[in-house]
Amino acid sequence: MIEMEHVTKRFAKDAAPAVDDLSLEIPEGVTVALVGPSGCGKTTTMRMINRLIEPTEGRITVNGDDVRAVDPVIFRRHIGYVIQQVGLFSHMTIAQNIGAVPKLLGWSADKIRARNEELIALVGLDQAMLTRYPRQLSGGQRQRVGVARALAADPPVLLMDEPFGAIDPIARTRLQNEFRQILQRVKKTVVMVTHDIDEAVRMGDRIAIMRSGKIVQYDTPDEILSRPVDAFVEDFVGADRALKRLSLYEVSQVMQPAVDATATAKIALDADLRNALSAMIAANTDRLAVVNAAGTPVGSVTRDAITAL
Ligand SMILES: Nc1ncnc2c1ncn2[C@@H]1O[C@H](COP(=O)(O)OP(=O)(O)OP(=O)(O)O)[C@@H](O)[C@H]1O
Repeated sequence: MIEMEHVTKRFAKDAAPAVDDLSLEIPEGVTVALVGPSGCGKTTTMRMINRLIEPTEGRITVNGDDVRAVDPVIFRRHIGYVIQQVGLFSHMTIAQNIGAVPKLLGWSADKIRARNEELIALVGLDQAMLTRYPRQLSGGQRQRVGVARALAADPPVLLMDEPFGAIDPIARTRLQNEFRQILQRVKKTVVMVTHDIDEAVRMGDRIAIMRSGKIVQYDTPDEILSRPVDAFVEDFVGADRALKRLSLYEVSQVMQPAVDATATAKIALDADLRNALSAMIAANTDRLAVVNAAGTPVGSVTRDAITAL
């Protein structure tokens, strides 16, 4: 668990605070996305957690320990950090990159090798990548390596700074969905910074919306999209917030088990409701047959069931 208590950061004595009396509690195993307009203090907030930036006032604890009590260099080896440009060492192989922190921690060569193989599989890359150099990988592959490297020493906390910023939009959505599953599997406490509300909705268990160094709303994506606390949040999440919210639910969650033989259009069981509604509009119908992975009808979904959510 990460706790920030009344944390303020001023970069200059008489400057307006970049982070202003901010308190935030992030339970263990939860992914929190910090979002907000440029300059609102997202990155500063995140970097204070691993002491890349020192707070002017306030207290930050990670699993009960005050972050100031530990040597920052040692401390940072226990907090995974993923950044937009990945920051892989270009003169080192992928294996050496992933194994960098374990090596600093004094792990044996065998243990590092086994961990590398485990991590490269976890992030969906071929073992053959381990002997390559970063320049021999695509941007998306490098980003996967960046996550593998951050997870190498099994840190309880992972910080991600605009991790998908440099990836093209189609690959980005796929990576976001995949990383969400990976993060759920490894049960890390994750803080990520993004300016993209769609990314926050896709990745976050909770979203903290920031404005001028303060948190305006800290809630689940569903709550933020259905009940924005004020006009600023409402505007920030976008006029299509009802549709965005539908993308949080799967067809299986509102499906009726009775197979509707008269339905002319189909939707997959694991499709999201935004896509289901879109399929209804495209087929000019108000119900769809729901099919499983084998294409067998397993139920039906109606427009009323979707809009009643
Ligand atoms: N090293 C620094 N020295 C002085 N001011 C800084 C420094 N770093 C950040 N700031 C200021 O603090 C404020 C918050 O910056 P921060 O980088 O945390 O915002 P952000 O929400 O992450 O923005 P962006 O989305 O543009 O990256 C900004 O006004 C910025 O100019």
